[in-house]
Amino acid sequence: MTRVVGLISGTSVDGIDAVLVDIHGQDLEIKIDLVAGATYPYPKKLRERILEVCVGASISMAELAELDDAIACAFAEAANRIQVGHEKATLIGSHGQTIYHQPPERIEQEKISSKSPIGYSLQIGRGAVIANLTNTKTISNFRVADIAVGGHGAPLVPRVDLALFGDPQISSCIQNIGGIANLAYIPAFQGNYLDKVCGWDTGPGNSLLDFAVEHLTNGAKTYDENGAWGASGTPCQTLVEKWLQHEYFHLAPPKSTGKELFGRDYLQHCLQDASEYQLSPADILATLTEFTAVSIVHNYRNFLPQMPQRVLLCGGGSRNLYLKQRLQELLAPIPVLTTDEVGVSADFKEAIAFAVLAYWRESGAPGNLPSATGASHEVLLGEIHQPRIQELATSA
Ligand SMILES: Nc1ncnc2c1ncn2[C@@H]1O[C@H](COP(=O)(O)OP(=O)(O)OP(=O)(O)O)[C@@H](O)[C@H]1O
Ligand SMILES: CC(=O)N[C@H]1[C@@H]2OC[C@@H](O2)[C@@H](O)[C@@H]1O[C@H](C)C(=O)O
Repeated sequence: MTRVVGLISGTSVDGIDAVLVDIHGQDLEIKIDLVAGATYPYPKKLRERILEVCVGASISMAELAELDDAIACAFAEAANRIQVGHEKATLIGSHGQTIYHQPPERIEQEKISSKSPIGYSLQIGRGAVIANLTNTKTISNFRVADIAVGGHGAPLVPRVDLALFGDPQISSCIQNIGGIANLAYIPAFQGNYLDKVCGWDTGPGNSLLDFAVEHLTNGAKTYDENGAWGASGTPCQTLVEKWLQHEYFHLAPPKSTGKELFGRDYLQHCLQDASEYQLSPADILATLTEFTAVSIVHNYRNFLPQMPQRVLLCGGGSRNLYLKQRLQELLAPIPVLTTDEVGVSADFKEAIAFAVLAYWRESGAPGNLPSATGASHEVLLGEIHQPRIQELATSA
């Protein structure tokens, strides 16, 4: 058994999700016990700065260094706090904070482009600083090795989903709804099921809704709690159909995206469209919720090898009851549950995943799923940073 801390702050930038888990077994045959889980909100100023940078504010190298340090310190503090009152972990897996994500260029498009054909994804909050401040071996920077072999570096969680949710009888879609939404399709474990496992980013999760709530409340609120505001409006289906023409929804997987595509700029475009239909604030939120639900289901109907027998929701969007209800109605008769209902925390599954990815790196097991990321092959993910004491011991 290895006790591991998993840390992530996702694209919503709402705070650092931290877990303390005990992991038993090897590779895909693992068992996980959640010892503790908590979300530590970022200080308001730090969150605002990260959000600005995520949507393209220019930043000097000195400012980037300062931001990286502030995030690393916040992550180290989260790692220390989650362990208070518990036996200490021997390993930390830290995703860090994504501030930029550029998928690899699609060569088949034969576009003339100045972009590198290799993708680029930047997660900050240096693992070396976390290892030093916590005095615990820390694995970080998980996406770069997958990108180096032609992958998107995302989504990485599907391989962990395969280990956690595989079932001999039932096929499942694990649908994460964070800032961005992504899925993992896990067929029933029969025949050559491994060939059919896949995953990709479906498009916006809560990102547009969150930006809209912030805009409509002049910053007083950051999300539509339980989806109550959106549920009180009426979606404009004409706009949903229009927005669904976005080229991302017509790209075949593997594919990944971020707030570069579905961020504040895209929301401005949605609000501009909405102004032509005189939508009330509640109608705008209803329409954005509908767009999110319909875009997820559109991905299922167009790109899954087969519809799943059940859908398991996780991420903060699984708490938006209106979004959940619309997904259930659009997918009927397929049951839509949350991962909580099958014993895996919907709030902490991503943090658990980065604990598992660190554990796999330590034991020499691959972390990526090439059918999800588009990488040419499986690779070890993550860079290892040793704790202080071991460094002193080896240098003595
Ligand atoms: N009770 C709730 N009702 C409605 N929405 C909620 C609720 N709780 C959380 N959310 C939504 O979930 C978001 C946070 O979700 P989560 O922490 O899964 O995102 P993330 O991990 O940052 O994103 P990603 O998976 O894209 O990296 C919030 O910004 C909010 O929009
Ligand atoms: C570049 C990046 O941070 N991508 C995130 C984001 O948030 C959801 C979706 O987009 C997913 O691709 C990924 O996160 C999860 C943890 C993943 O890699 O599976």
